[in-house]
Amino acid sequence: MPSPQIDEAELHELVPATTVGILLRSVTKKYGSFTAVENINLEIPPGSYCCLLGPSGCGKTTTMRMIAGHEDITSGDIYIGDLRVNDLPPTKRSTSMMFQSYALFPHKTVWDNVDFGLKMKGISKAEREHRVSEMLEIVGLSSFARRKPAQLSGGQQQRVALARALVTRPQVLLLDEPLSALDENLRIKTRTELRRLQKQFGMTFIQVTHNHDEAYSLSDQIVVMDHGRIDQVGTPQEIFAKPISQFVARFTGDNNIFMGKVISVVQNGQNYLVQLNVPDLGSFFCQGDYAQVEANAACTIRADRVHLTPLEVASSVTESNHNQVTARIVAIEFTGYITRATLALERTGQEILYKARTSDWMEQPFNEGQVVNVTWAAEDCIFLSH
Ligand SMILES: Nc1ncnc2c1ncn2[C@@H]1O[C@H](COP(=O)(O)OP(=O)(O)OP(=O)(O)O)[C@@H](O)[C@H]1O
Repeated sequence: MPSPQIDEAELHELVPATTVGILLRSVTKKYGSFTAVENINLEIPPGSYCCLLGPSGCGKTTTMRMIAGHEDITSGDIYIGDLRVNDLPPTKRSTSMMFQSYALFPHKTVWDNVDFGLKMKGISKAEREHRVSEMLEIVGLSSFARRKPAQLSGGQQQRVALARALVTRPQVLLLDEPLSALDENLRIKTRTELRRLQKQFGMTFIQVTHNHDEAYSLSDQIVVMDHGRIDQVGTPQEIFAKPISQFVARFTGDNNIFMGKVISVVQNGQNYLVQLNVPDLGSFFCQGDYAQVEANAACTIRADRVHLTPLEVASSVTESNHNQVTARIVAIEFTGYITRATLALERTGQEILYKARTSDWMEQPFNEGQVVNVTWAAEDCIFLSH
């Protein structure tokens, strides 16, 4: 998608006059006796890029559809800016939704697809022509205006859908898995463009995705959902570095999780040093905000914070490191910049994942079948209370 040729003054015309945030207060959605979204509270700051992230069926799309007004809410309140929108139809909410399937009209040209929403709003022909032409320029499709959707690539169709959603100047753009139909290369390129457009327009974007890489690269705010509830809200850096639950740790990255029982908690500066007894593996030390002795809990260590050492040099390493296990390397996978190794713990068979930059791996490569010491520092290991 080429960079737009629009100057600052023209852009002011394209951007809505105000940027608004979203507030969800105790929002629940039930389908009969089934609760799809349960009592969620969420504040999305004005002008931010927010991703709703979670596995299939966790309630992401339902949440977005309730914000758009395509789904009634069972209880609670939704505010767009200062306006309580519970009873407003979608057309009165200053939102625009871009669907996963793009939902383009197959028999209309690119121009007419983008023009459609403006026509429905009764905007004059001259104004419509001005806006459609500007928007097609922004998404780099001016020369495709007379084509029909079937004559476009997937990426171009995606840009038509985006142009159609943006042309009505919504205050909030809602995107339902907008990149899922694109191939890997185009997906990465397009997400950069989406982020650029969002920054340029300064409007609030809310996107549904089940892909954590996508959420990390796009968002100011990530909302991790599970079974109709919000598990964690945070910046990509917070979610990556400090997941708060086993679910978030599993869903958002290559984290190794150990379950056990808390046997001691010692204050350590702002945090607590937690000692967890993991059956058959012994004591692991980790960092937590709070932990209760005797509680069943878990800890997580990222695949890139694990260290491997040959068995014969292990003793010197372990003195300064509380956590150590022995494991056999069962698979090594070269993925370009990163090399991944899967190991099986000698005592329990639990699999753990190790990731290193390939250049580091090359300095001390290990072999499949080799038994090694696996160590990690307590400060890299995060306590998970649930
Ligand atoms: N109209 C409906 N009637 C009954 N149940 C529904 C309806 N729409 C959604 N659900 C259920 O609500 C739950 C949440 O659905 P939702 O579409 O919000 O999930 P999602 O997280 O967006 O999943 P996906 O990533 O697969 O789209 C699912 O269990 C789904 O089956």
